[in-house]
Amino acid sequence: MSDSTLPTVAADTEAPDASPETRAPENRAGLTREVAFTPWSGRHDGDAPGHRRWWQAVRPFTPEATAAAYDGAQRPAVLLGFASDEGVRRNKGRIGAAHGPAAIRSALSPLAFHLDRHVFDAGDVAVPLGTPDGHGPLEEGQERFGTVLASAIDAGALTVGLGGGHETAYASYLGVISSDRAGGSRLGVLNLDAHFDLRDEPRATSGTPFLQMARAEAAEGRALQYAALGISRPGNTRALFDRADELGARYLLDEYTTRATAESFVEDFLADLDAVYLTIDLDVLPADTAPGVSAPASLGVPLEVIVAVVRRVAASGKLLHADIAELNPSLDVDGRTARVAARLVDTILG
Ligand SMILES: N=CN[C@@H](CCC(=O)O)C(=O)O
Ligand SMILES: [Mn+2]
Ligand SMILES: [Mn+2]
Repeated sequence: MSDSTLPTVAADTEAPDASPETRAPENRAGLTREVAFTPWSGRHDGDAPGHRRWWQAVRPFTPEATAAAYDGAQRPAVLLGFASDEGVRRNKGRIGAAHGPAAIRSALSPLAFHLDRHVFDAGDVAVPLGTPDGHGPLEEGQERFGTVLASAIDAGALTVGLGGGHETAYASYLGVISSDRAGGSRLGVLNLDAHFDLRDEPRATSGTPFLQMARAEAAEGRALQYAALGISRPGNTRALFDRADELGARYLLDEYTTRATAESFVEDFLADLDAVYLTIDLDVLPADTAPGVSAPASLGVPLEVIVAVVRRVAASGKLLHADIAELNPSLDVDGRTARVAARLVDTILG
């Protein structure tokens, strides 16, 4: 596998056209089926370090290469895609987020590379759409994502998940909670989102991940430390606000989210934690900033505020993992939302 080719991993079936030429030489990340490669490419100004762009910096993930790249100061970064629409489909949303990871990589590829950490790409865990009556291998895909993610975290990486609908968040949680680094630490989940995503449904959807986490934590005798920033009052029913209150969730409404209130909210939340998992649902942003999502915001939190929050979390030294969810390229306008997602990945790692 060359430095500019990366695997995509299907969670269910062998791709019929997976010829030997399109396979990686081995499955070093515990993944079972590699069916295609996503090339990183972009403008080429030269090979000197001063010309470097993301596409020239990213290398394929292996736990060994990632661990070797950790110099004890800056954790290497590992990107892992969750190519899933199934949660959005089950939640009656507009599907297309399965193409989010590829669109984020395309938007990242030409960006100038200013990071002082190594970056690896672990490819995608892909979840095909289920049948109309709701059957599909989403849960298997979430577990598979969690397994790869935990291996990257335990190799010393700062990991970034590329969604996928917001069912990506439960996949992220599975990886975070099973990593050695999460063990014994006071972990919090910070969700930048117009929605609580605390729906009570018989199966996982893009609207259920934080209730799933709360129940998983309760089964272990813990209370989920959950904070949501950018919540839209008309975007969440009274029942969802009540559930947030029952769970002791902290939240800041979009209409009160300024840079000052957001930074203070985040500082207060981080103060009692050792580690934080940050998840960004792009529908927290105004619809003109992020049109390419299933449920665009009527108000939204300005991008400058979201960037300030991300910087604050990254600078805390407590960031264990982050993900960006709900990019739907088929609804995007001129790649605007993908560019914002790429900018946020760059900010998380910068
Ligand atoms: N991922 C969550 N999505 C929202 C969708 C809201 C809507 O479609 O209006 C939710 O379930 O609350
Ligand atoms: Mn949302
Ligand atoms: Mn969400």
